[in-house]
Amino acid sequence: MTAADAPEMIRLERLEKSFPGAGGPVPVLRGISLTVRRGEIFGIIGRSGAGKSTLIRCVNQLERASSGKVFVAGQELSALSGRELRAARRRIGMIFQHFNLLSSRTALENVALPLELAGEKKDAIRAAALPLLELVGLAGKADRHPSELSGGEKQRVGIARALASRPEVLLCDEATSALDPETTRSILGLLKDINRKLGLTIALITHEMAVIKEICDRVAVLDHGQVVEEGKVFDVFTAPQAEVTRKFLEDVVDRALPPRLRERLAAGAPGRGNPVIRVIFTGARAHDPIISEVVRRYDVLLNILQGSIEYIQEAPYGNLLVEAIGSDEAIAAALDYIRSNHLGAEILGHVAGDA
Ligand SMILES: Nc1ncnc2c1ncn2[C@@H]1O[C@H](COP(=O)(O)OP(=O)(O)OP(=O)(O)O)[C@@H](O)[C@H]1O
Repeated sequence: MTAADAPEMIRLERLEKSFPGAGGPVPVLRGISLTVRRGEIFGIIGRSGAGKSTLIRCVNQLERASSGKVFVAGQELSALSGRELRAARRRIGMIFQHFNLLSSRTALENVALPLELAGEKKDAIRAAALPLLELVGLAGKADRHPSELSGGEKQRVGIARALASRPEVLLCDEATSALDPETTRSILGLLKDINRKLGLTIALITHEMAVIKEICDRVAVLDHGQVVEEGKVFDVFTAPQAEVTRKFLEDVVDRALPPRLRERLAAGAPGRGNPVIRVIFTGARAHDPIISEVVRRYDVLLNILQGSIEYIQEAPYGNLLVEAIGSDEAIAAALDYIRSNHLGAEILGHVAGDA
């Protein structure tokens, strides 16, 4: 995993962007500041219209911000234009939701295009482009046209083409949104592979938490043109702060209460009956036998109502719902014990003891 103190690769400072609207300028980015570190896979998630595409396009200046600064590899791109900007853009590759391949060109010719545009010699181009197709697993399809390739293969060509100018940064604009889940996983696997092999910094935008969970180191949640939450993927997944983040997480982390339990909680009186406790296990502690330890040490029975364990960035995250049966004092002592072991414990409500 990327060290938190790796040098910065992308820095956005107070980016603002408005588009003209019928009633005056419509703000789309409202003061975005972000830092992406070298070698990191950084995800930006947001609902449709949150400003994700506009934001990622500001990084390579396909879109010019109304105000604020954009730095990539220490260079202020927002201060450049013309030839200087074109040269700086060669350090930034980009892949797109709909691949944007030229249909009249073969896979190899598509990969070669950025090198042709940069004026490189024919032999050098071929020597550079073929290994890139190999890297993305398409060496055998160099002479195929896009119409003869599957969606996943087209995106592989897109990735190879983006790598042709040997960029330090790869921007991914909803790169897997047009693909089925299995192909999505294989493309994300390829991106992670490239990130590790080449040390490439990746910034991606998506509306799917599963994409963030699969490959990102850190994530920023964008809502109405603002970053409402940012952090390591594990931290954001296990302790989301913003409402919009919680909504996104419903798709990938099952924190929803079973309907029957919801009814019982709604019917219960606060402080009366048995507490229902959500116990959160994270990291190394997820494998500790805390529950059996609580039952052994305290005069408390724990009735397991629901449980799951999943892996986020290869770290376990357990989520257990229990009904605690015992005296108030014993339950309070058990809760103290759970919390003193650095596990999360939250009382969700009470249910009647005889239900
Ligand atoms: N060139 C433009 N001119 C005017 N308005 C624009 C332009 N580009 C984007 N917008 C508006 O800016 C807002 C944010 O768009 P953007 O495409 O950045 O959002 P998004 O989060 O990527 O959404 P989606 O996931 O639907 O693509 C939208 O309301 C959109 O209509």
